[in-house]
Amino acid sequence: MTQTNNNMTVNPDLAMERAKCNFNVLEVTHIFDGGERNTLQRKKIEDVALNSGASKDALGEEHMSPKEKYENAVRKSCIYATMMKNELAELSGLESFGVSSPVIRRTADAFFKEVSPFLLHLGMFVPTIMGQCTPEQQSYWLPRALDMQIIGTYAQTELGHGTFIRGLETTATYDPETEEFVLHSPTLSSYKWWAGGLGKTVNYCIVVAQLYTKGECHGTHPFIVQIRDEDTHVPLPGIKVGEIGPKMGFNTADNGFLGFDHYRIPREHMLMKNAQVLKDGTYVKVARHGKLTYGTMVFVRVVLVNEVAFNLAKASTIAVRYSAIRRQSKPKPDEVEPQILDYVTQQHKLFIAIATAHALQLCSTWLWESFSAVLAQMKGGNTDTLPEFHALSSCLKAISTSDSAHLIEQCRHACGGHGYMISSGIPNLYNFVSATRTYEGDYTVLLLQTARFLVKAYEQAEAKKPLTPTVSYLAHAFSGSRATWDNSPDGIIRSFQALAAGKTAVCVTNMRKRMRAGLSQVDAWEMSTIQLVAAAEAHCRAVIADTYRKEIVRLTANSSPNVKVVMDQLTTLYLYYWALERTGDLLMFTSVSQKDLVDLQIAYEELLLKIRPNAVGLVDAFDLRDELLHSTLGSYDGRVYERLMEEALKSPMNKEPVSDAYSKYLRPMMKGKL
Ligand SMILES: CCCCCCCC/C=C\CCCCCCCCCCCCC/C=C/C(=O)SCCNC(=O)CCNC(=O)[C@H](O)C(C)(C)COP(=O)(O)OP(=O)(O)OC[C@H]1O[C@@H](n2cnc3c(N)ncnc32)[C@H](O)[C@@H]1OP(=O)(O)O
Ligand SMILES: Cc1cc2nc3c(=O)[nH]c(=O)nc-3n(C[C@H](O)[C@H](O)[C@H](O)COP(=O)(O)OP(=O)(O)OC[C@H]3O[C@@H](n4cnc5c(N)ncnc54)[C@H](O)[C@@H]3O)c2cc1C
Repeated sequence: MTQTNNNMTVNPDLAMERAKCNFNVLEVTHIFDGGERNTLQRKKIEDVALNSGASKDALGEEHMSPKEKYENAVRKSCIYATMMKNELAELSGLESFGVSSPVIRRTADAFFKEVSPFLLHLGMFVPTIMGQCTPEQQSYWLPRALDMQIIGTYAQTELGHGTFIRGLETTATYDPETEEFVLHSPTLSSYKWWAGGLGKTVNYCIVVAQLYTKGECHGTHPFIVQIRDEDTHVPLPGIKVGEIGPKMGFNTADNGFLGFDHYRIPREHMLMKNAQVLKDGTYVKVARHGKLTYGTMVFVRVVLVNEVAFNLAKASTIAVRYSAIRRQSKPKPDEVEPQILDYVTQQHKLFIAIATAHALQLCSTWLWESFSAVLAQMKGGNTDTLPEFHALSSCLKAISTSDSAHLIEQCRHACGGHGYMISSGIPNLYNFVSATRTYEGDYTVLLLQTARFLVKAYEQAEAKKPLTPTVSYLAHAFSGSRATWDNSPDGIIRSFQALAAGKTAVCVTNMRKRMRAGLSQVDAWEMSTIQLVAAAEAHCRAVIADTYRKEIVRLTANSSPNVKVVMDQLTTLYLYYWALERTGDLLMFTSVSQKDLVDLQIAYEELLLKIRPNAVGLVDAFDLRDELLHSTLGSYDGRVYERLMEEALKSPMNKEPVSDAYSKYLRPMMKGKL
């Protein structure tokens, strides 16, 4: 049944799929990685980090108790952190390890089926030191944090407030007598809640608190706070800290709670890049823009687009490979059972996941470059591009995390019953990615931030004022006629822009009507929020479609003909899919006819068939090592049934022929002696 390929025994259906693939897989890997150089560097990092076998567990994480799981995750985090400080730092070209390398972050996934308790240290504590400290503060804290002499987290959310940062209750009151801030948690709802690593791992954290000085509140500001002894790790007096308990995912991240009882920290521990408190208690605002203290969140939102693209690539790899080896049903009685990948409905579930992973990956690179440009301008004191970037990063974070979570779940559906096994790898991916829709700004809340920007941009367009690049399409919103439908890629993208413009126009019109009818501006806004969220979503889809298309055209300019074809097919599939998902909107805001939509559906179905022979090649091109997939269903060799059985046999339940539960409960009940 099986055949050997590069010394590996490969399932024959997978081998057949690979033989059928008509494009150069490595070329597509380079596109996904952002160039051949990046692929080579990634592979080197993976070789060093993974070939030693240090990422492997003798017993699967899923069979450990919560305490064992946590301790194992700390053990492996320390191994990985040491690698990052030594051999990996050099390989990734970083002067000091960590913060800018998504490859290092992704490689870490081989070590953790859930997440590392150090994630917040590297993902938010270090970036906050880099983004919110003065140069003097940074020169003190950054080397210690990068060297992991101290480990930190980001404690902003409280029991009572996560979204509404201005509503946080923790106070930091300046005492000029001692030149200290007094941190205090005045209520139960003011307890910090959720910060990753806080429960047991970290000894420092960034605490966001309401700053009071000279009797006046100046709003929320970040402070660096020691919470545990650097030697004994015992919580310091005045600190109440612990772990918050089991969650859907993140169970190796010891998310924690934290309360302060008049806990004192030195004045210098306020992060003073954007605002300062002088020795006498005078408050000095330094930043030109009021929201710069939200900078770490913006950074993580940008990173998350890349993060979810990677996780979606993993889920689609698992589901497509499994669908190639799985045979089920007999539509043609004289033929063998087909691979489930041959069912068009299966292709409909899966190919959009592959295309979305590409779309989000390319958008994330583009977003990162835009972010770097905004940061460079801000260094020169210019914050003009920040509002547009905040609107953009907010909607991309919301839509990328939401789409990825939905599509990962769809990949699970595509794997039938076996997809429900933890060993398939998909449940852990889903649990991780579904949290990204909530944290770092909930989906609805972030889309409403984008909507705020869209409405302002619409009013500018109405007044014939200049528009920023991502909303320049709004200038055409006042032609009075519906956008002309045309099913070319550019035509579909123009239609998506017309939807976003049309929906924004409807929101503005309705809000104005409501205000004329007597509602306040706030109430008129509130009553329109369902439509505002829809407008922001439409805007984001137009941005993703436009960016994906432009980037793929640019990146395949010198590709071989078949790579160009398959990349074009995927992009077109993405556009057709979303046009068909939004037929009602297209009928409202463009000239599309019923016949156009029927034709589009046929074209979409034909496209699925064209992509079908290359499906396994496309997921192979993500080049995800088995160690990263953690999957019985998705491994490169396709030995699915063998792996499922091997994993089942590892279950501690199979250690004894008869369970203790038999003599304790079953037998007495069956014998009528309970
Ligand atoms: C070593 C072992 C292995 C380790 C393995 C790791 C290896 C690592 C290797 C490398 C590391 C690389 C890095 C890896 C990173 C990996 C990923 C990181 C994952 C981290 C996991 C994170 C876990 C979760 C953390 C959190 O959730 S932290 C808490 C986040 N909280 C939020 O996001 C709260 C959301 N709320 C808000 O943002 C705001 O409150 C608000 C909703 C925006 C409203 O704010 P408010 O002040 O009330 O403003 P408004 O009145 O609404 O608006 C006024 C005005 O301001 C504008 N505005 C708002 N925000 C911003 C902004 N951010 N920037 C600019 N402008 C902003 C807004 O638009 C308004 O403008 P206008 O008045 O002009 O309309
Ligand atoms: C796994 C995980 C890890 C986390 N890690 C950290 C961490 O390390 N550090 C940290 O500080 N925080 C962390 N968080 C907290 C996270 O940032 C918050 O949970 C998140 O920002 C959402 O805030 P909330 O929980 O207050 O939700 P809420 O704001 O209470 O949201 C509940 C519902 O109300 C809706 N809603 C709220 N406000 C509005 C509004 N204005 N308009 C319309 N609808 C609204 C939301 O859309 C949502 O549906 C983590 C959370 C999770 C799940």
